[in-house]
Amino acid sequence: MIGNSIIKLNNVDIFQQKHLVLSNVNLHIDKGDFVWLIGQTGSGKSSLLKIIYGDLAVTSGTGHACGYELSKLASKEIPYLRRKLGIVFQDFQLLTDRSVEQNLQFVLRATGWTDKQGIADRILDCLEKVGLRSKLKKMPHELSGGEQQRVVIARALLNNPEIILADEPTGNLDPDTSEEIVLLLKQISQMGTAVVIATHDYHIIRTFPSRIIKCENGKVLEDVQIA
Ligand SMILES: Nc1ncnc2c1ncn2[C@@H]1O[C@H](COP(=O)(O)OP(=O)(O)OP(=O)(O)O)[C@@H](O)[C@H]1O
Repeated sequence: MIGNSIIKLNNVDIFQQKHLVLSNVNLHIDKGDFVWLIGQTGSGKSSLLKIIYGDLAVTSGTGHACGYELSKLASKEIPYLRRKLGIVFQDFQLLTDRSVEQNLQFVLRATGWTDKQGIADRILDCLEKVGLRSKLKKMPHELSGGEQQRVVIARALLNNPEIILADEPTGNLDPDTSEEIVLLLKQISQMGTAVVIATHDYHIIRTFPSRIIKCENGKVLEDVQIA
């Protein structure tokens, strides 16, 4: 990492198969930044996030994410990059046959945690951060949509990520619950974890004004204003 820089893309072209989705992308995201990512369906928002979390390869230009050089990323390094990134997607993707605690244990064990007490402490710590300590033993179906999304955020926080990438995290939620989730993500960014949220919801952007980047006509535009 260079200084506070967490993501740095310079002149990156982003492809899906052979199709050029975004060209000459320049993007800097620093520690604690809170960034909205907008753009029409199919404009390339998810592709941009995929470049950052190593799901699409950087084949031209240079890219750095959480200290990794994306153009030289070996497939065996991808799990280590992903530990430094918290990923929050629209579909909650909790394992439905396990409790909140077991969902979080699963991720910690899969990322190399072995100490039982350390695992238990970390889970309570992250649930505390999202205000759901009391729901430890609940099954996902016993939680509201907003609570499930909070568990997903707790899960994203487990490995103390440098950045959270959220792809339409409020897409399935009512307006009040959406605001609660964004407020939580905003608070997380104020503690130093950068947050990028892809959304189509301009109302929520107006409620939480911040830097806006936009995918449009094959480019990533900076410092966009919305009407
Ligand atoms: N796996 C894939 N293979 C080939 N093309 C793809 C693939 N995924 C996406 N694309 C294409 O890449 C372009 C950008 O898609 P992307 O999913 O990044 O857009 P988006 O802005 O995230 O859209 P949405 O708002 O609908 O999620 C689209 O033209 C899409 O059809």
